[in-house]
Amino acid sequence: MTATASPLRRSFLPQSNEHAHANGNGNAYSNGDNDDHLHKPWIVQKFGGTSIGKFIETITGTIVQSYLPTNRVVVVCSARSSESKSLGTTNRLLKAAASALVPGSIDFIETVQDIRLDHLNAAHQYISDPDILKRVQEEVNQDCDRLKAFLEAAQVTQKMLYLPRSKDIIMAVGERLSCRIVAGLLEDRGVETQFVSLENVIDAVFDLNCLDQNFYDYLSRAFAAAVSKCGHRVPVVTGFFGFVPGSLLKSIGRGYTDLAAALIAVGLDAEELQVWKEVDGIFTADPRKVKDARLLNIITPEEASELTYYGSEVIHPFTMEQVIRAQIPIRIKNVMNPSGSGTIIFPDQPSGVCTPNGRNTPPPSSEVLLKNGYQLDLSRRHPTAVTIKDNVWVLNIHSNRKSVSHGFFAQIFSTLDRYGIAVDLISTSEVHISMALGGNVNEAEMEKAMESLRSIGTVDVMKEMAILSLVGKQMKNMVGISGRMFNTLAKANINIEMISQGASEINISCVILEKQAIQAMNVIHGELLSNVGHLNEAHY
Ligand SMILES: Nc1ncnc2c1ncn2[C@@H]1O[C@H](COP(=O)(O)OP(=O)(O)OP(=O)(O)O)[C@@H](O)[C@H]1O
Ligand SMILES: N[C@@H](CC(=O)O)C(=O)O
Repeated sequence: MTATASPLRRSFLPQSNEHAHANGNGNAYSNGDNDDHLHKPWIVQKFGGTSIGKFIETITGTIVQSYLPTNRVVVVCSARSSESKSLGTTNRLLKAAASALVPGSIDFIETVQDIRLDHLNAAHQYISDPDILKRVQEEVNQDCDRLKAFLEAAQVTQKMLYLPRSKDIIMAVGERLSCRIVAGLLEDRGVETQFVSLENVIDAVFDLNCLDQNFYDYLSRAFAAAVSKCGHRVPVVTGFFGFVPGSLLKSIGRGYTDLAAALIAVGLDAEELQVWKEVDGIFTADPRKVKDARLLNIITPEEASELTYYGSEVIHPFTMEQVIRAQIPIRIKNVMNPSGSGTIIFPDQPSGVCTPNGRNTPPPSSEVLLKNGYQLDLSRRHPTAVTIKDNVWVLNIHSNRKSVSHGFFAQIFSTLDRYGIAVDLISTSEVHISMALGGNVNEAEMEKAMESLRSIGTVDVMKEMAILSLVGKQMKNMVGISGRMFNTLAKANINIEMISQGASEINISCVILEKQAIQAMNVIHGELLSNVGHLNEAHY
């Protein structure tokens, strides 16, 4: 594995070491000569829950350690999932919160016990030093005892559980426990670490109604300050951070650890943000569904954002903007293949402008660009990837013509807003509107919204639909791409329910039946992405 050093040098002086962990043998392992170490550039590594569940030995034994000779490393952990995300700790914690809402239910006690045993067993399985193991087990027991007491108290008061902040308190335990195990295992392997919780890092008096850039800037400074206190120790940081106005779950949503890592990278002006997954990087299509999908070595932040919003959620959508505006490259890497180069997300427009911290990331070399399907002017003369988002509903509303068009749209959107319903795609005429509502529509809220919308027109809904999106930053410079896309679907007998192409032309999307989505993705990939050599040249 390679780790490159940056010419940039920053210093964050060590302060208190409250939660610092020394090597269990009493021989504090030094992460290199302390003074030298403090001048190395930062790398922020984020590990997802299933990676921590299944590959903790590779993470702590190989991945983190291989960067220590050249970098200061920050390890950011999501909650552990021993099998799949659906059975992971965060989901179980949310289940416990729901169970505590039911008066008299004791299911949550069993769930907390399962979570406790899962982490105690992991510690026992991987940590060999008896002192480190004992300490980690105590920490796990303490966190689980507190959680149980909180849920019991909340069940009595009930009201407390409805507070968004209570769910956050419960959910935060997942990242705490995960960090305990990762820090313990790193210590066991001779790396000095420090557990850093971001749970209370946001000043309680910070009063904001919306999460704007000022708030994110504040967060990156606060996170960097918390991490900098670790000195030469490797900070093992909870991906959970709080308390966010409106609650982390509501305002940021699941997958918040990516954003925590991104903000830490910004605050530290890191050399690179690494997001470690169980895939080699971002592919031209979901590699589980399209066997010819190719790894994209380079992708622009705009393309990565579109893919993320429309089904290929390799990275949390809020992450990109924060890191890229600070000109920090994001690399997606595979825990099962640490020496692979992964996918690098970088802006294709060299800004020529230095950021306040002095960075002006140069574009990759022409050799790298050509190898990755780019021209020397950083354009790519074919679409970049295809993605599907399933579990989509289509909502059609036909005006009863009692209001003029602008009032018609205003009423629709204020109704959807009232019921918290997000719209992914939209297609309109003067009196008709079709909207694709992406994933996880709340059926009860939808019923209420439809009831209200019936006062302005006829309403019908189609379920089990999917959005198919062809993404490529340079598609706007190509003639005939949408024609080929829809022709290909027609030839495969795939009916199109709705079409949308944004003004940026980075994404051409259509809505089709969910049961045809994988077939559709495969035929589009075969025609427009498999053999890019045969595609027509762009017309400028
Ligand atoms: N274009 C794409 N490129 C790569 N992966 C994709 C793409 N579209 C969808 N995926 C899917 O995204 C998933 C990303 O990998 P992984 O399983 O590590 O993430 P995850 O489920 O988000 O877990 P975690 O939060 O633990 O990182 C893979 O399962 C992959 O099949
Ligand atoms: N553990 C949280 C956060 C994360 O994975 O980033 C989740 O499952 O959503």
